[in-house]
Amino acid sequence: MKRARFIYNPTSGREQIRKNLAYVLERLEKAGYETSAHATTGEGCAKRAARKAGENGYDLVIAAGGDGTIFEVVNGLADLDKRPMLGLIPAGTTNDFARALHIPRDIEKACDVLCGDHLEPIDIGKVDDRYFINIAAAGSLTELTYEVPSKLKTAVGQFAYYLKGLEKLPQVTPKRVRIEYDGKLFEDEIMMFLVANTNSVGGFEKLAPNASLKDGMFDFIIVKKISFPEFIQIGSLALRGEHINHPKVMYVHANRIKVQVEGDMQLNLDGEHGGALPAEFVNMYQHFQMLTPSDRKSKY
Ligand SMILES: Nc1ncnc2c1ncn2[C@@H]1O[C@H](COP(=O)(O)OP(=O)(O)OP(=O)(O)O)[C@@H](O)[C@H]1O
Repeated sequence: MKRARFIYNPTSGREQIRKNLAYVLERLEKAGYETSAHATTGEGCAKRAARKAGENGYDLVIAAGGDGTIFEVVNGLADLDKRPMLGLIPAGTTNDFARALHIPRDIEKACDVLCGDHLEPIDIGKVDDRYFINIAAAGSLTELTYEVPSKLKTAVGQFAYYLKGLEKLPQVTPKRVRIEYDGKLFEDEIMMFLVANTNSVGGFEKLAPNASLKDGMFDFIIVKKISFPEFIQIGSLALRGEHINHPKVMYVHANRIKVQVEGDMQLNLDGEHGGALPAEFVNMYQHFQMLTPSDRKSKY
């Protein structure tokens, strides 16, 4: 019999998973999985639970929560030689990864996907010895994601990030970097850079408009040194995916990217602290098999 491990964050988003736990488990049992559930208790818990499930030979590991929970589950499993299939129930504030994969937010519909048999290979990013699913970013503006309190996220969702972004804008300063990407070199002062695995980042669906989750490549975006009005201009272009044509924005595809910086620049991995630069980013081609909707038109 197939075995599924359901790893959920009872506090993520608006606490929907906890209320629907019995329903989800019943659906998985009916689909033929012998299922067990694990509620996370805090930082690192989803990672440890996923690792254990992988080592114990589970066929399917499901992450239920926000991007932070999926991030941990992927980090728990990515080093294993034999990796289980991945499933996902989006229940966080932003759910970028689920949106990129068109996995519905509605729990019943998300269960339809889990109980189906449509598997897709997906890439993940690796930076030194850690992994990311959506994005690695650095530069003053990216640091705002740490500063949005959890309570505020639950109450007002994505809007909380935008409020914080506006508040931080005047403090953003450029940094000089040396970047090697797929045999090419870039040296200049920059405001920030993004190494994106999915097209949907921070709730902006068109931030990395051409990102594919299974081509083995990152969408790599650099925002060069710019003025405050240019920042506002690029921000509003980003809502329509048109920022990539701005003269102060560099946009390329790359599989391997090495970044060195003068002074201190902190890395953000999928919205969490990722330590200080320098760092090397590698795209891990089709590293997981993921249960996704067979109908790509299905609504997130
Ligand atoms: N029982 C718990 N109580 C408090 N925090 C928890 C618990 N379980 C996990 N966490 C923390 O929740 C964070 C992950 O949150 P998650 O991404 O699932 O939801 P979210 O913050 O609502 O969504 P998003 O990441 O999309 O903003 C991790 O930092 C983890 O340490």
